[in-house]
Amino acid sequence: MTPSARLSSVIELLTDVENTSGPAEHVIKRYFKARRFAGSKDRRWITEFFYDIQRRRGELVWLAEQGQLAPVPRSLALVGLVYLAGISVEEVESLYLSGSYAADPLSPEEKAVLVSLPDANRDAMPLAVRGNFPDWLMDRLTASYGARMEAVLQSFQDRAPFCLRVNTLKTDREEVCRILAEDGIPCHPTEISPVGIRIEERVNLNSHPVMERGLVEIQDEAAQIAALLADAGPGMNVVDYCCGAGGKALVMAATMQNTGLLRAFDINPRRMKDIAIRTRRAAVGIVQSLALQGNDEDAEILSRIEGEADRVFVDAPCSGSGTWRRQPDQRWSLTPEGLADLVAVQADILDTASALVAPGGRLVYATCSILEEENASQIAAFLARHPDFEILPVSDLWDGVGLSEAEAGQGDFLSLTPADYGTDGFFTAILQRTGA
Ligand SMILES: C[S@@+](CC[C@H](N)C(=O)[O-])C[C@H]1O[C@@H](n2cnc3c(N)ncnc32)[C@H](O)[C@@H]1O
Repeated sequence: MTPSARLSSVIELLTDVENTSGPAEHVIKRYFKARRFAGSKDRRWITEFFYDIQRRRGELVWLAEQGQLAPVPRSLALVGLVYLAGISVEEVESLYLSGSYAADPLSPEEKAVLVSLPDANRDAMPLAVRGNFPDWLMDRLTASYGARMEAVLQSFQDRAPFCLRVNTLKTDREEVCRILAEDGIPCHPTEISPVGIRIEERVNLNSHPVMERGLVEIQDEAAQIAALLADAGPGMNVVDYCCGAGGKALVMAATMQNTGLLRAFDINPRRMKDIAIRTRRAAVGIVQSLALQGNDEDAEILSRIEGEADRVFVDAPCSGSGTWRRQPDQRWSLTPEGLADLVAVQADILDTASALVAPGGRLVYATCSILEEENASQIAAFLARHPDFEILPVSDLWDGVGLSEAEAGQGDFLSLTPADYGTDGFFTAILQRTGA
C-alpha cells in the first residue's frame, strides 16, 4: 500500500471505531479481514498509528480545536502525522495526500494548524489533555493519586511491555530465557513476579516452541502477581469465579502443583473456549470449567459447593482502566453510567462468590482498574455487608508467595499503576473468612 492509502485506512478505521460499540481490536480484525490485500507491514503501520492516535487523542483533539478544526478522524490523523510521527507538512502533502487512494488535499485551515504544530506548547494544555485521560475522571484520580497524578497519567502514554509467565509445572525461568536468547529474542526476568519474563521488543511467539510446548503463557506481570497472591497451595479446593480464558487459573494450577481441585466459572462461554487447549498445553489436569447461565440453575449448582473453597478468586469485570496503554480506545468510551453499572455487577459477583468460601478460606478480589470505586471502595462496601470477612494485608503474604520489591507489596492491598514498575494498573484485595 502507498503511504496515502495507509493514511486513508487509518481515517476509515478511526471512523469505524467511533461508529461501533465494542473494543477497537474487533473492529480492526474485521477491517483487515475484508481487505486481504493489506500486507503485514501495512497492517502493522496502520494499527500502530491508529493506536498512537487513540493513546494521545486528548492532545490531538485539543490541538485540532485550538486551530478551529472539528476533531473528526481526518483532523486527528493529519495532526497525528505531524505532532506524533514528526512528519513535515510538505511530506504530508506530497506522500500522504497524493496519488491513488489519497484523502482530499489539505484545506488552508488544516495547513495552518499543521504548520503551527511544532510550536505547540504542552504546558498550556490542561492536565486531562496532556495526560490524555477523560476529563470526568480527573477529580477521582486526583483524590487517589494526589501529587503522583501527572506521573501516573504519563505512564499510560507508553506502549505496554510484552510479558510472559513461565509454567513452573514444565520448566523454569532460566531455561526459557536461554531458549529465547538462542533465538535472538532478548529478554529479562520481571522485577516482582518470580515467574515472569519481559521482552522489550514486540515479537510474535504464537507458533514459537516455548508457546507450543506450554512452557509459557502471555500474561502481564501485574496479573501474575495478583494470581500468586491467592497463595493457592497443593491439594486445595479453589474456585476461579470469573475465569475468562483461564489466565489466572493456570497460575494457580501451577502453585497448586497440579493437585487438588480448581473449578473455573464464567458467565461467557465464548471467553472460556480456549481453557481446554491451554490447560492441555500446560499439562494441567485439575481444572473443571463450567459456564454459568445467569439464571436459577446457577444458584442450584453453587449452593452445592457453598462454604467449601479454600480460595475463591474473583477477577471481576471492570473498566479495564489499568490496561488503557494496551486498549487506549477504551479510555474514551467509558462513561460515568457505564462505570456505575460495573460497580454494581462487581458487588453482585462478590456477594455470590463469597458464599463459596470455607471458614478460614480466602476471597481474592482483583481488577485491572485504577479507579477507587472499583477497588478499595468496593471492598469497604463488601466488608460492611459481610462482617464475617476481614482484610488479610498483602504485605503479610508478599514474601511468602515469592514476590520481590517489598515496596510494591506494602499495605492492605496491591495497587499498581504503570508508573510504579511498568506493569498494567492492577488492584488486589485478600479477604479471609472468619470462623475456621
Ligand atoms: C477480567 S475478565 C477475567 C479474565 C480471566 N480471569 C483471565 O485471567 O484470563 C472478567 C470475566 O468476568 C466474566 N463475568 C462477567 N460477569 C460475570 C458473572 N456475573 N459471573 C461470572 N463471570 C462473569 C466475564 O465474562 C469475563 O470473562
